[in-house]
Amino acid sequence: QGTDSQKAVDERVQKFLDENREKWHNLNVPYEDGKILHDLIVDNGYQSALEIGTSTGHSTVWIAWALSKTGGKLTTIEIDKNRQKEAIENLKKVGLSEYVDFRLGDAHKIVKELEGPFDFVFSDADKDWYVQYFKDINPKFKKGGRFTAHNVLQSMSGIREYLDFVNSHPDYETTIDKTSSSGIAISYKK
Ligand SMILES: C[S@@+](CC[C@H](N)C(=O)[O-])C[C@H]1O[C@@H](n2cnc3c(N)ncnc32)[C@H](O)[C@@H]1O
Repeated sequence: QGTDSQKAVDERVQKFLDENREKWHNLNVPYEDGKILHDLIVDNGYQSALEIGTSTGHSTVWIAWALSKTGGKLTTIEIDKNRQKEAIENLKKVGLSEYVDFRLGDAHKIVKELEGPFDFVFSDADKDWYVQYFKDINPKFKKGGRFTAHNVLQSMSGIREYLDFVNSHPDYETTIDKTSSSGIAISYKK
């Protein structure tokens, strides 16, 4: 796939995303939310991405597709072996595996060990740990980067604390994309 033209990649990925649009049933983000992540990466030329919560890989496909355009790379973490297996198959099917480093295990531990630096994060695993993930990544997060978190318009445990934390952080400017029905918090590092 390394020799594919970007046009060939784009056509193949778009077809895969369209055909599978209604087929994601493992807590995956909806199509629209994947597109928001993709556009943030492409528009800002981000190249070193981290995803917490791969599941079966819907957002992973969107992020990896964006990185195929910017020349970047994604590290993605999942604790559930079967979901990760499906995600790996999906990325293979769509021809984007070369952009993704899949990590299996507890993100509580793995995030602390990652070297970084990152310029884009998508946080979509256990909401009660959102604040801790943010604290662990912040020293490895580049100025000008965007740290995104899913489900922030939903009343799930941990979300209020997360929004209070990022909204009062002096180094970040946080907005919420409300075109996503779940809500995506986007924290820009100044
Ligand atoms: C909302 S789903 C992710 C959906 C995915 N981003 C997508 O759009 O396709 C959250 C995932 O996080 C995983 N998860 C939860 N706690 C975790 C942890 N501590 N470490 C790694 N993964 C975790 C769950 O197994 C689940 O698959």
